[in-house]
Amino acid sequence: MGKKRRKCCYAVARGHKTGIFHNWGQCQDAFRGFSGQLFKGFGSVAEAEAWLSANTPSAPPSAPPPTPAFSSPLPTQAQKRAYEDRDEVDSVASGLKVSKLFSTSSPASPNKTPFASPGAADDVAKEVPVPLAQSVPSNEQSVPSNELPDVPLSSHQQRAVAIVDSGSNVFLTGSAGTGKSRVIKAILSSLRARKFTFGGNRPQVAVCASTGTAAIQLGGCTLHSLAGAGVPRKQEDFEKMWGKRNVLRSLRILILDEVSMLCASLLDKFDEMLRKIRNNNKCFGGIQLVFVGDFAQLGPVLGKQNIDTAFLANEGFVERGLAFEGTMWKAADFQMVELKQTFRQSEPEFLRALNDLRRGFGGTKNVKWLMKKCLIEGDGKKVNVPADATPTRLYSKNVNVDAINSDELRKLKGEKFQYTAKDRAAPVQGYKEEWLIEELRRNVMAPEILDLKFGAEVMLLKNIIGVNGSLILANGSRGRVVGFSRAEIGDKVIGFRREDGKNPQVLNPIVKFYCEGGRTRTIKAEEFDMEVVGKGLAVRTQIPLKLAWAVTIHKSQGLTLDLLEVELETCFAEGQAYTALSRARSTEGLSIIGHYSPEVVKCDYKVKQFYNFPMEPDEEFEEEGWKFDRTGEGMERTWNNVGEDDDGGKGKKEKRPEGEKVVRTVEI
Ligand SMILES: Nc1ncnc2c1ncn2[C@@H]1O[C@H](COP(=O)(O)OP(=O)(O)OP(=O)(O)O)[C@@H](O)[C@H]1O
Repeated sequence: MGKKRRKCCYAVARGHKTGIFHNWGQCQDAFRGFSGQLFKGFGSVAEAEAWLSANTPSAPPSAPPPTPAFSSPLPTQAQKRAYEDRDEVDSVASGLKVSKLFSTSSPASPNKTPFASPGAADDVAKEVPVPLAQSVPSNEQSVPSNELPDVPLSSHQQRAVAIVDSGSNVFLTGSAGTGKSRVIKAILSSLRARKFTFGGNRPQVAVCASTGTAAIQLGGCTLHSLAGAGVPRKQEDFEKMWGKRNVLRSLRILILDEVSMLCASLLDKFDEMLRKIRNNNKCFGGIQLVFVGDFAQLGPVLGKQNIDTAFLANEGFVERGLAFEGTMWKAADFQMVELKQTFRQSEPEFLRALNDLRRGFGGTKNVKWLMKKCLIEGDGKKVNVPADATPTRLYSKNVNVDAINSDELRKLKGEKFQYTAKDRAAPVQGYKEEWLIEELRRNVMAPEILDLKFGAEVMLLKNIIGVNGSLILANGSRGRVVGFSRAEIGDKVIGFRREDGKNPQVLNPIVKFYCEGGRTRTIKAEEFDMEVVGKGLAVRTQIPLKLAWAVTIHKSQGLTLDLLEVELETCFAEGQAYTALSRARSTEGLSIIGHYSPEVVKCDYKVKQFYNFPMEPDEEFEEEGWKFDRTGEGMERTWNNVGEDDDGGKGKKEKRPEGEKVVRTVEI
């Protein structure tokens, strides 16, 4: 990259604050954590003003009150994500009602529409491939979709709703497929019937989830977005919550799904801030809390543990601990409501195997039964899977996902369009631009080179927000390329190449998403920024898509799938194997590919303690070389409020952590 002219000011056209800033730190505070941020550095104020007026919408969204100036240094590497595919927390608001993002059917061939979408505005391609088409608006207004009739609640689920209606703080839990999400919908209906207000400037109820994908299924937003603190990297970042004080003060009920994916330190900080903002010293400032999730599924993606002390001394914010390990959880005095009946699966043997897997037992007779039924070694295919059906493939690692996707793309006929990312960096003095860009390459989710063809299966890498602030499509949404349209003036510039090398004009992909309604959109280049402590800011501009014939298990949490292939061999995280296998409705539609070893099944010993799971399976489990591995042994996760077991966490004794309140549990 060439040498840049010295910058005298920075303009922010889209951010928490907009305008011209004469200092890079202020500029960063104005856009950091803001979805769709737009900023640029200039050599003169006149240039900045001209650019700003050209890039400021005529009716800009109202900006929150000014945020305080920050003095602490930026976070270290410790803040970088442990998983490459972590959901980006984005700016969203409640209001849109959309059902599951993945269908319960599997994608079929490119020319078929794999997901039924009655009445969908499929204005680009129906049955016939359309290589080039009119651009489909990328800033469309969000419209609430028709709510599908929901399955009736079981008596136990109805009781769960009644407990929430009684006003207690509730932790709604239960194994995968027990209908937790279904109960949330019923709670929302009950609150609507009781005339609670949702949305607007002074909502009484907020519906949130830990990830954008989970949030969109509930028509809500991420907790980060509700709080207004972006993705906090410093303690001071939480001060930004004051900008949302009106909303946060008006809340009476907070419903939070997939709480297992949020860490204790984050919830504790939110608690601290909410008490101040609401001037109420009760937990979360007295808001009634309805937390939902299953800690035996995937947990939070925590910051790396080798946090340097200098960073800590400078008050960097570090993600640590499972949600129930924090002080906030104890203060909330949750009534734990545990759903026991599983609806997703009905085969008793499969349910027994899932039950063992949830507890971290990968070597039981029940699991062996499952492996005998579903394990496919080598490249085999299950006999009962139709030849033209394409199962959703789940892998634990991005490297496997990428290899499969490249292979599938190669098999597709038709011309290849190649998008090359544009990377740029603003290093601090003394640090080189190319070093920063190298760090960006290693960490950013958007691929440097994105190859697409008509019919390619893709996943969205950014949340798409409607002009009224509602979440239209979430990071993680799946879809298929149904055409390409010419880029328009004002689109961000990236490299583009056609396979035949002919017309160099940039073509943006048009994607039909599988969410209910079959939403079709032109996807344009977006910016992915990465801040590195003490080194500066690097930005990649790229089409926010990734090939998705195969997806990571992390992205599959919360889904129900009829036809899937799972690779367990490389599972590494607690709850990962269980999360993957429990997506399947039946063993008929489930293929487990590659090798299986019981050691890949893990359950954090703290989770075992939390749920009072047995530390070892009840039955005789070792046979024919199947070796049981006591999972959780030697786990590194520690949290200062939690004491270790007498045996150093090896799980022989079931002692509750020191000082922890025993939750009141209702098994229904
Ligand atoms: N009362 C019910 N009767 C019949 N089916 C139900 C009932 N409740 C839920 N289901 C079905 O069970 C499946 C799983 O439900 P849901 O996604 O709500 O479970 P969950 O507990 O949130 O699962 P996960 O923990 O995996 O996210 C869905 O297909 C849902 O429609």
